[in-house]
Amino acid sequence: MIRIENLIKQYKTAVVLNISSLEIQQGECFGLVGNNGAGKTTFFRMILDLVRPTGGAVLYEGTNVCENEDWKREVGAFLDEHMLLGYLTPDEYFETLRKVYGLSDADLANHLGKFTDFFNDEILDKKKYIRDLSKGNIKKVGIAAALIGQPKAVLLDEPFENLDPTSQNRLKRLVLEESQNGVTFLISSHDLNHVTEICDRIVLLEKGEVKKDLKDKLEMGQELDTYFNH
Ligand SMILES: Nc1ncnc2c1ncn2[C@@H]1O[C@H](COP(=O)(O)OP(=O)(O)OP(=O)(O)O)[C@@H](O)[C@H]1O
Repeated sequence: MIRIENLIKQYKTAVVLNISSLEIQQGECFGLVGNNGAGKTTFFRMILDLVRPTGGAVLYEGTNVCENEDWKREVGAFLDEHMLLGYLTPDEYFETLRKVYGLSDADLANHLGKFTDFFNDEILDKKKYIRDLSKGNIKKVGIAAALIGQPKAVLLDEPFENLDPTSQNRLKRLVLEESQNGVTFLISSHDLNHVTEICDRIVLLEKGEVKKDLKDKLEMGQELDTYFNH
């Protein structure tokens, strides 16, 4: 579904990402881990054509994401709050997305209904601007927005950060449910427990390069533990 070919990002003399080859299959729950500055966000931004590669390409269903816009209808993402419209309330924002995606009122209500527990009565009908919500609640708006319109693939950067423990667990259940319905997830996180629990594959980046590509569910916890305890 997503193929990486000799992808390089360089700022002045610093190469911050260098991935020769990587393929993410449809339906995969793909975890991305690595220490601060490893290149996780840069990698996601390049997949979304928010940052242009210095070399190489990201292909979505065989087409370079820089050269075609069709993939945008199939890919949802929440990387950070800059992707939201902070001057709207969540209700206004979701209504805007409903129109963009050509959904009916019932489609939107059905979508938001899946997030009732996750929202914990803090998001909808509050007449509060997104910019005035707490960090965790802003994240919840972004995650629900990323999943609108039945995307085939969803990228989430640090989705567990700022969420309370109950919400973290609810998010894991939401991801697993959507994943069982065939949605491909790419999730970057510093929370090794959460990613090992929900992901069936974890790639470990170190200084922009793939250090490990773990696909064995039984071994990934131990492998990551060993790496991050050195
Ligand atoms: N616009 C830019 N100009 C120069 N360097 C940049 C730019 N954007 C990112 N970098 C550098 O690229 C490297 C990778 O950063 P990135 O944000 O992708 O890492 P990360 O793995 O997401 O880190 P973290 O876990 O801290 O969020 C860092 O050294 C960062 O300083």
